[in-house]
Amino acid sequence: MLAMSFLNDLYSSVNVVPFVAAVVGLLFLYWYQRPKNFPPGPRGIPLLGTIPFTGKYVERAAAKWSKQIYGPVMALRLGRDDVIVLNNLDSINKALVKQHTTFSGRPRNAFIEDVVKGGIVFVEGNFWKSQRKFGLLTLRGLGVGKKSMEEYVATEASYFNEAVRSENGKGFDISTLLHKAISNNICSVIFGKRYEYDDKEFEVILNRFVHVFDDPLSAAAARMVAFSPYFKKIPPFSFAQYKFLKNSAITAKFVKDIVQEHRDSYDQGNLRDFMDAFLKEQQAGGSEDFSDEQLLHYISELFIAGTETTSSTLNWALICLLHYPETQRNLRKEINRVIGAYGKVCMYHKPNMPYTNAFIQELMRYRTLAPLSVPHKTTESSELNGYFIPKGTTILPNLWAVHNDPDYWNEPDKFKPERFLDNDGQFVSSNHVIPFSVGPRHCLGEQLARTEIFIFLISLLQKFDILPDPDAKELPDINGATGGLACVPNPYRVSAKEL
Ligand code: HEM
Repeated sequence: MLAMSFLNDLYSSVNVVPFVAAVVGLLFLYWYQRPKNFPPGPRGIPLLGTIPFTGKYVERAAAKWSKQIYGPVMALRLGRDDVIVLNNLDSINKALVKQHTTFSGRPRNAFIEDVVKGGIVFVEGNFWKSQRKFGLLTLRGLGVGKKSMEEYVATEASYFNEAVRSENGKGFDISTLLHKAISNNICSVIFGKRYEYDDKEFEVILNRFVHVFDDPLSAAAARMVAFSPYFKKIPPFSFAQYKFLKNSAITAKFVKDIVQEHRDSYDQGNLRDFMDAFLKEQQAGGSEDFSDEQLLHYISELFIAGTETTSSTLNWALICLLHYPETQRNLRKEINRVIGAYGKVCMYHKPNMPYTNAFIQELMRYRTLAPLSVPHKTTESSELNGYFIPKGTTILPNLWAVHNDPDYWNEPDKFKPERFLDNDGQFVSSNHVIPFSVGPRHCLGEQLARTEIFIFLISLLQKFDILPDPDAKELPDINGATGGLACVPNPYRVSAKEL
């Protein structure tokens, strides 16, 4: 009996082994497959792709692999999908500028699908075109890029400087203050309101939602769910999705209350802000694109996109000043020469300040705020650098790689504003510095951000010497970012000594 059962087992195992081997082989073939003439790049391991191998900074891993092995247009398997990473300026221009009609879509992955239901950042096609046109015209109409917006930013900068002064030269957390001040600029544009720096409700909203950019765990979970949707229901990834949805609901409630206030006091003859301009489109009733839900999403996205980005850039500026004190001396020399110790800081001073322009350009190169930009998607099959790119492919423009290409930049890992000054000390603008991306889908808030960075930085340095926190053992970390979706510095403190 025993011998019979052994033989039976052996017989069935002989059948099972080739079957399992065939299934594994087929799965492997399926995993290995890519379209003909697809860009080259690593596949990683089944289900996860290269996610376990990229480390915290995907852009740096992609830039290294592209230089060493695959070339500027490379594929990277993230989860179960291949994305295409563009690692130099030429390929980014070819895609986002020359073939912008094909490369201006946005991917809808499992994470975005649940979280984003409209707005401007993740929509595409004719809907995106109409919302983008409306956004550009409205921002311009509200004075962005003009004197009126500049005046507003300058007033907020003076409130900010007052708050800095009240610290009396002690070490303090300047980044939280900057966050609130910069957020006030976008709040004034979108719903005509600014908040006191000690407003608790505002603080809760900022902490809950805007910090999504700098929370490494949420970012890692978002990446996992986006590229490997099977993780969507598994903790801890499911918690991140839940947290994101909960925070979205809180922001939506905050925005909804403001919408109601606007509806109650709306006057067509006196459009106060972005929200009023949207309500006007709604009342004209010409298009379904201007729904109540879309208003909530559009406003929430401008609020988020307009806060962490610019405040983090300014935080990096202050950290660079601490690490390179001679740059602070050079900036102040220029401020004294062009504006004076008491003059009002205005955008018309900027063209006469070559060192300041060089500092800001180097800042945006050295610490690329959105290292992989915002993902694009091909809306048709196309060709790039001789490779076939199928319709629906996710495209990641690696802005960090453009800003750190060792074949283009001398010592890219050093902060050197002088690289943008010619022999006569004049500023040399570079088309290799593209923090706002390029093409028709580039950052909608570029002009506002540039105005804020100039006015806030120069007004602060006109009044204060920015010094290390006397109680800190070492200078703030200039290399490590929090590892979230954007390049956000770790918490730090400074002391500001009044001049
Ligand atoms: C230093 C500050 C900022 C940086 C570095 C930055 C960077 C970027 C980048 C790289 C993109 C992606 C562009 C693309 O998809 O090709 C983007 C998109 C966008 N940004 Fe900014 N941004 C900044 C500030 C702002 C501000 C202040 C606003 C508020 C108005 C804003 C609103 C947007 C919007 C709405 C989009 C989506 C545009 C679209 O999809 O059509 N950004 N930004």
